Amino acid sequence: MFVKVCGLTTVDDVAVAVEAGADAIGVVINRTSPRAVTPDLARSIIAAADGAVETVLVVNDMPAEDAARLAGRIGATVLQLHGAYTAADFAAARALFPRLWRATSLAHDPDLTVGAYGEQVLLLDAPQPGSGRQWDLGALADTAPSGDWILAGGLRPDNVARAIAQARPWGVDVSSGVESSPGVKDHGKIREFLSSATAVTNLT
Ligand SMILES: O=C(O)c1ccccc1NCC(=O)[C@H](O)[C@H](O)COP(=O)(O)O
Repeated sequence: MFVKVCGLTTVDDVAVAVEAGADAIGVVINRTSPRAVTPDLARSIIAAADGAVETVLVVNDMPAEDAARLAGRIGATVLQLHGAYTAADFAAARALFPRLWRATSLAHDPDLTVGAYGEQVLLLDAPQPGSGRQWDLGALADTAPSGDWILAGGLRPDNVARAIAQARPWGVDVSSGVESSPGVKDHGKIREFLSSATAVTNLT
């Protein structure tokens, strides 16, 4: 099970996530998120990972080409275009930065084919990213993507195992569920989440 811990806001968060076994960390750069960081802080957080994990720049409110240039500047290994980006946006971004993840939700009536927009990974989230709200996984019964797709939205240490068993994703993503307050990661919860996600992997 591939695990991404998203919305890191301090350099100290990085070592905890990496030591707990995360495969990827995410930094959010946008205008309104409680976990938004500046480009300078994002670069420091990514540098602290020192190549040990994927480092994902997450954006949802800037032009795709600007995001692609920014991903290169801060040293991210992946750009996650979250929400209302078109296939043309993906093509424009890909010309500048090759490794793209597409994040969307069932509520936005997306194309759930992994790679439909040229992305390497599809992330299925709640309608409002970073809200900490779970969505109805039962809706995936007939339409679950196949391939490298990540489940996100309201996952926590106490519900991630059940969500994995139900949705059978390739990976999981968490942000609010490992925080003590919006934008502040709880290091104990990060360890607990990794442990729960890994335990269910070992059972399947
Ligand atoms: O986390 C945010 O605040 C955010 C804001 C704007 C765009 C994307 C954002 N997060 C993207 C993620 O990949 C989150 O980890 C994902 O939405 C799950 O969040 P949560 O439900 O809080 O675990």
